[in-house]
Amino acid sequence: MKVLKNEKHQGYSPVLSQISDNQIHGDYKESFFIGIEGSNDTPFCRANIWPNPDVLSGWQATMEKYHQEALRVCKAIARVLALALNVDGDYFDTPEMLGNPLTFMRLLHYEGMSDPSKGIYGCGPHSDFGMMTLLGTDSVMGLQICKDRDVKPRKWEYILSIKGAYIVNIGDLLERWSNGIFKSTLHRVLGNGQDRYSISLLAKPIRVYLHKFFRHVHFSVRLL
Ligand SMILES: O=C(O)CCC(=O)C(=O)O
Ligand SMILES: [Fe+2]
Repeated sequence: MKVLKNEKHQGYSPVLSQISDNQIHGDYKESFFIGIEGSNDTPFCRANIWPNPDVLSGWQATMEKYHQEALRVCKAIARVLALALNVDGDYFDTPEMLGNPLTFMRLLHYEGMSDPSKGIYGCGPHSDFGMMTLLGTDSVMGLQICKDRDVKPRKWEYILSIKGAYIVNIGDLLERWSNGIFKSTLHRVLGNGQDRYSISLLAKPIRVYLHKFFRHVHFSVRLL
């Protein structure tokens, strides 16, 4: 298949080809991964794989436009998060943070019936590693979150999709940056036999600088 993913995971990944952390079975999802292109100095930035325009005319332009706009939404949310942390609204706009962003966009299609007791999921339990993930879903239920990962047995709650609204997942990086004030959300997707579609856009800086972590830890200690 011409759009099959490359070694940077860009392009198409079939059902069962992705395994979430601590899982044995692959996820019952297929995905199309679109990264950021350009001259940025990171191994993740390279040309995307696109379907033949004769087959899907205008698709690339639509996806690129969506990618750009979704990143704009992430940056707007980052401003609100900064204000909530009592720092300047543009705090996350520096080049070490979202000023020089690396985004991972995935078009996802889930299928099949999940059975958590057998470790069979649309997408196994995980938290996202970036700063935040913007999630647009159709109206088919499937996404669940666990508010406290340390409580056993874990309690999972469905997240309703609201027409015209995004779901915003806090990622591991923001939990670390805010010294735990914002919690990275453990989540998973259960298939109920229906097809389910979603688009996720994970945003993080191109490189994560360690000194920033330390600065944030100090800043967070002051906040607490
Ligand atoms: O499709 C969903 O609702 C969740 C997707 C997800 O967890 C992810 O892309 O990291
Ligand atoms: Fe996720």
